[in-house]
This record gives sequence, C-alpha cells and structure tokens, in this order.
Amino acid sequence: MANRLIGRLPKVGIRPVIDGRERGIRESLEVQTMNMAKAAASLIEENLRFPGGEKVECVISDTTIGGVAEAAMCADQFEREGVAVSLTVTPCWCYGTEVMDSNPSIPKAVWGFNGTERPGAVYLAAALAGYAQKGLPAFGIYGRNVQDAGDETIPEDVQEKIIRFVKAALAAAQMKGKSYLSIGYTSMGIAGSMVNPDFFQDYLGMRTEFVDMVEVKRRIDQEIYDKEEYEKALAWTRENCVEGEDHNAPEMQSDRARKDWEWETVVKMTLIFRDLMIGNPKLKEAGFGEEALGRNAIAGGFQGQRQWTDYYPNGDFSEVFMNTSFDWNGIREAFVFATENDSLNAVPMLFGHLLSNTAQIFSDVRTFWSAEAVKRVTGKELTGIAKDGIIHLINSGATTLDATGQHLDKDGNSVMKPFWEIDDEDVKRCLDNTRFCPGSKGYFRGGGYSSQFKTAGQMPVTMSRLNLVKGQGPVLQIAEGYTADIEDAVHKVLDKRTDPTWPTTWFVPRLTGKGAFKDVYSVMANWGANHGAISYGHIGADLITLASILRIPVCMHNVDEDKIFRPSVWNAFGEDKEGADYRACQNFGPMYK
Ligand SMILES: C[C@H](O)[C@@H](O)[C@@H](O)C(=O)CO
Ligand SMILES: [Mn+2]
Repeated sequence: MANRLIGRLPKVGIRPVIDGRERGIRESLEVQTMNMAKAAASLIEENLRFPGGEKVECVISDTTIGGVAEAAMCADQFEREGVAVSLTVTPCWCYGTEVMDSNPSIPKAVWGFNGTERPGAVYLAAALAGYAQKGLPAFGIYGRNVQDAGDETIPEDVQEKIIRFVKAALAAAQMKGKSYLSIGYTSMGIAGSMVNPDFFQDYLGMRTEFVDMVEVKRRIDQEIYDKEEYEKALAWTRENCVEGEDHNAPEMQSDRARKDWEWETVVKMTLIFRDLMIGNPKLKEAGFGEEALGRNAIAGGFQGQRQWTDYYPNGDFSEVFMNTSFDWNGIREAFVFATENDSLNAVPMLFGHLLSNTAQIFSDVRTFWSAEAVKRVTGKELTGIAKDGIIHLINSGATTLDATGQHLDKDGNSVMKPFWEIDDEDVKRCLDNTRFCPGSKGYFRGGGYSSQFKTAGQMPVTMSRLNLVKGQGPVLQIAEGYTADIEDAVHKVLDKRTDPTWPTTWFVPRLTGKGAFKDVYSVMANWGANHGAISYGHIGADLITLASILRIPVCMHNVDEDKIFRPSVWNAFGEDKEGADYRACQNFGPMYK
C-alpha cells in the first residue's frame, strides 16, 4: 500500500529526435529512432518503481521530432500526459536547438547513439552546447564503445546513466508541490528544526505547513481519530511491541496505570501524526471534513522536546512506526518523519526514500569510538571492518524497525527491503528484536516508550545530511559505508554509556585516505550537524545526481569519480569536480526560484 498523496505520479517523456530532411534521410531513420525510444522506455519501465510500489510509466512522443513544430507538439503532449522528466534520444544528426526541449522546469538528458554511419554522438555535443548556451542544464549520455547502426541494445554504461538520471529526476518531480509538515517548531535550539520555508520552496518546490503541537492534544482529547483503527492498533501494539526494562530510578518510574495510559497515548499520537500528514477519509465520516484532508505531506517531523515531552509521552513510538514499513494495518510504504522536527535531516531522508524505495534511519551522529578507546573501556579489540574505529549512530529513542537488520535475503543476509518485498517473517523478526523501554524520565518527564535494538548484519548504507549555510545556501554531505555488527560484550558496554533504551547502529564509512575520509575520526569530525539520515545501499552517486538537478552543491563525499554524473555543463566550471559543482550550482541557482 502506498501513501495517499494528492497529485498524479510523474511520467518520463521520451523524445526521439531526427534529421528533418525528407526524401531519403528522415525516412531511413524513422524506425531506428523510434526503436531507440522504445528501448529506453522498456529499460526504464522494467527497472524503476516508485516508493509506493507503482511502476514508472514512460510517454513516447507521438512522432519523431525533426524541427521546432514537432518539438512544440511533443511539449504539448507531454504537458497533457503529466511528463516531468525528459529524455531525448537519437541515432543521428539533428538540428541542435531546433529540436531541443526548452522547458526550464523539467530535468533533461540526451542520449546520442555512439555510431558513425549516422552521428548521434555529434548531435549530442551540438545539443549540449545549445543547452549550455541557453542556461538549461542537461545530462549527456553516450556509450564508450561504438555500436553498429543495426544494434538495438543499450550498452551497460548507457543503461546505468539513463537509470541514474531518471531515478534522480523522478525524485525531484515527486517532491515538487508536496509539503513538509512541521508539528511544533524548534526543538532544543536545533537549527534544522527552525524550518526554513524559503529553502523548501526555492530548492525543492515544496510547501511548508506548520501545526502547533496543541493540535495533537486537541485530537486526543476530542477523539478526532478513527476509533475503530485505534482499538485495532492498541490491541496489535499490546501483542507485538514488547515493553522493555525500565531503566529509571525506582522513584522516577511510572506506575502501571500511568504506563498503560502512556501506551494508549502514543498509539493515538501515531494515528494523529499520520492523519495530519496525509488525511484520513474516516474523519470525514465522523464529521471532521477539514481534518480528513491532511496536509499532502511527503515528509514531516515532530518537535517533541521539550514542551510536549516535559508534559506528555514522547514521540519515539510514533516516530518508529511512521518510519517503519509496517504497522497494525500490515506491510506498507514507510513515511519520512524526523525526530526533533529536524527538517534538514528529513530532506536527505526523503532523498534516500525516493531514490532507494526503502525506509530511512534517523540518528544522532553521536560518538566516534577509536579502537584505542574501545580497548580502554572494554578490554577488547575491534575486529573486521570495525578495526579502525566506529561511529555510534543512536537516536534518542526512535528509529525505523527496518533498521534492525532483520529483513533477510534468500541467503540469510541482513538487508532493508522495499515494502513490497518484505514478508511476515521479516516483520516478526524486526518486532522480536526490539524492546520498547519506558523513556528516560530525566530527559522525558512525560514518559513514553523508546525503541531499543542493535542493528544486525553488515549492510551497505549511505549516510547523508543537508546543512544550510548563511551566504552559501544548502550543501549536502554524503558518506557511504557499512553497518558493523559489534560483538555483544563490546556493544553493551559502549551502549550503556549513552542510553541503553535507544536504538543503535554501528557505522563504518568507506575510507579513501584523503580529506574528510582520511580515517573514521575525520568523517565524524567533518559532519555538519548532530544528525544523519541513513539509507540502505550505496546511493551516493544517485544523491550527487539529484543534488545537481536541485542545484545543491555536495561538500563531502566518498563516491568514485567514475560514478559521478551531473549535467554536462558542470564541466565548463573547471576540472576539479567539487569546486565546479559549487560554481555551477551558484550560476544556475535553485530550480524553483
Ligand atoms: C534526549 C536528548 O535530549 C536527545 O534528544 C539529544 O541528545 C539529541 O538527540 C540531540 O539531537
Ligand atoms: Mn537528536
């Protein structure tokens, strides 16, 4: 089941462009050109899905495009059909700017067939020069190896670039027009929770919606939620979410009656957060038409600390199930929902969700543990991938249960699956390996339940973070690496020093020996904020492509240079890729300004 957002899913438009000279040339190229478009459409449709599970759809221009009139007809057709991403394909020479896609708000790429009977790649170069001159950044794609004219296969290097571009462009298109929902506002002076509407509007094309936390209390008190669902949710929670040890001093512990009330309250809070984000038709039946509509939020966050948590149960349980790919209704798409309303962590979580189709981890980037420090406090050596030190990713009580590492592939390895691949056994293991401990009363006077687990397995993950810098604007940082399964004896000692009721993921970035990736310590030392968004898989290259579409420069990454794919005009800003990225982003400015 996908989350119910308003607006149709974006489509990918394929533009077969052609040499317009009739009486021989054009006719000889019609079939080959159209076939390239069809091959690209099949590649995309067979490989890509939305995070809601729907298949990506392509629209091929009704005719090949030999000149400006046909380019306009195609633009018209694409607008009618909801195209938000444009891929131009051709095997031959065409008239550069005459056949171009001139819509500035649609991300674009051009694939020029690398043959020599007809010069598709030379058209590509001419087209890219035109796009650069007109200030319309476009991605250029052509294969490394020359193909024969009759070869209808798409070489692997071309496939990789088409998929990377389309995936990132669709991510940008899905965000556009949706909302970030801020429930409450700034948490404990965290700058990322001073939600910046200008950033969301200019760079992501998104709205920002603000709802005071008292609205949650109103809905609890006035029972504005689906009461039938609430009963079902509470029963499921009682059966499946095991209450963990109370680590509070005895005099601080809540009594059983209060604890039961806290369970009821956190379940209600979860229904209310979701309804605030995407609405709920059941509320209309109960006479709450306005509340039933929701805020069309593709991402959101809950301030929690401190006003709410000083008085009421914390948001941990609710944040867990918002971000998890299942709940009492079964297996479904995870939401993107930030702890402490840190919207600048919600954004990379949203990027990760849209690029990988999986649930996202929200964490404090808490502690660098060197091998020496671990030896000192535990008497033990770190081994395996952890041998050079580890970063403690731990959130103050909430993290997606998909991060338990309890989804297993067919060989029994820990993975994080898109929801449509998750089975009931995966769900059961996630729940069995989690305890919901009464929240630490020193921090959370109102109680609540924090999720406690240790991420199992060695999973490839990518940590990212967006920061806003006055005068510069947004910058993105990316660290690919692995989760490390630390032996229990060591884990327990380290975990206890923080808060034993919280979820832990041990992270080891992939080192390059240079700059921010010189060693594990440097990665933590270069992190720009207290939080990180962690996504399953190595998606750094996809994040870089997406950031370039949105004109957000990347200030730190450990992605192989060969995988970096940005609009070709970025090359005009210098040979050093990172510096060029800053200059290009600055020159073109945000997508929606
Ligand atoms: C409970 C604490 O206030 C935590 O929430 C705090 O350490 C943070 O998570 C800061 O990001
Ligand atoms: Mn935090």
